[in-house]
Amino acid sequence: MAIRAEGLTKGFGQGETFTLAVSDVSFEAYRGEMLFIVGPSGSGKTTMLSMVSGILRPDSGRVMIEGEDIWAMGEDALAHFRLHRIGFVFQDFHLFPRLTTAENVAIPLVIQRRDWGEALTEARRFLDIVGLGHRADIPPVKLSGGEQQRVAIARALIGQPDILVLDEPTASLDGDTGRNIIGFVRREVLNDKRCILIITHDARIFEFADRIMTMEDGRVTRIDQGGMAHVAHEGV
Ligand SMILES: Nc1ncnc2c1ncn2[C@@H]1O[C@H](COP(=O)(O)OP(=O)(O)OP(=O)(O)O)[C@@H](O)[C@H]1O
Repeated sequence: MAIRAEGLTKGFGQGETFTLAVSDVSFEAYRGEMLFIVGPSGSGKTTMLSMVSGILRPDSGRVMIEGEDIWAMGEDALAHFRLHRIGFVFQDFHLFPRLTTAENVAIPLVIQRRDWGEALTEARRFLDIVGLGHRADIPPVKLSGGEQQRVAIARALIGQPDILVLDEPTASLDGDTGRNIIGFVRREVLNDKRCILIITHDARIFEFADRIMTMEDGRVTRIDQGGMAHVAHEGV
């Protein structure tokens, strides 16, 4: 098992403005799995995954990653966890327009204080993996939406994280491009050591899920088998 969330709870604000964003959420996610998190806007999906990813401290509950409670770690260990164990892909890509595509992909290695030349070589290797090696030297603004999403995926993968979180990865893409991207992630990025969590509203990509977890009003209301549920997983 990759992740076990236990009783995660998080509220924002005080008094009349208090919102209980996530309320007593527990679930498990496995290596080799693509778990989709769906539900209406405001149901707590992003808040819940921020707690799982070591970004947002829960008010109560635990996040066990490979048996280790990430919120019991010191700041340095938690920063190391975020840098080395988790990769993020955001809805609107978050690419830097003044950097080249390769430089964008190299950023996590630069933060890890790796040599710049070495980081760029590695970035080109990951751009090749997402089929964009020939775009390495141009700024990402010259790329299509689908290509920019691939760059964001390459950047999330360059640290070789075992957990990958994608927040609405197809929201800015047309239907075919979105399906192609998630199909690519399923084929080329998922492996039996890696766990991929995807927040999405996009029913056109549900066929790529192993399981689909629904949140409503801060709670998990159901977990369904997705289109790839027949695939066997380690530890299930
Ligand atoms: N930083 C914050 N401060 C105050 N309230 C917040 C904050 N972040 C989230 N919330 C509130 O918590 C609730 C859950 O928000 P969250 O973004 O987790 O939902 P979501 O399911 O990811 O929504 P969406 O699909 O629109 O992204 C909402 O009512 C939201 O307004």
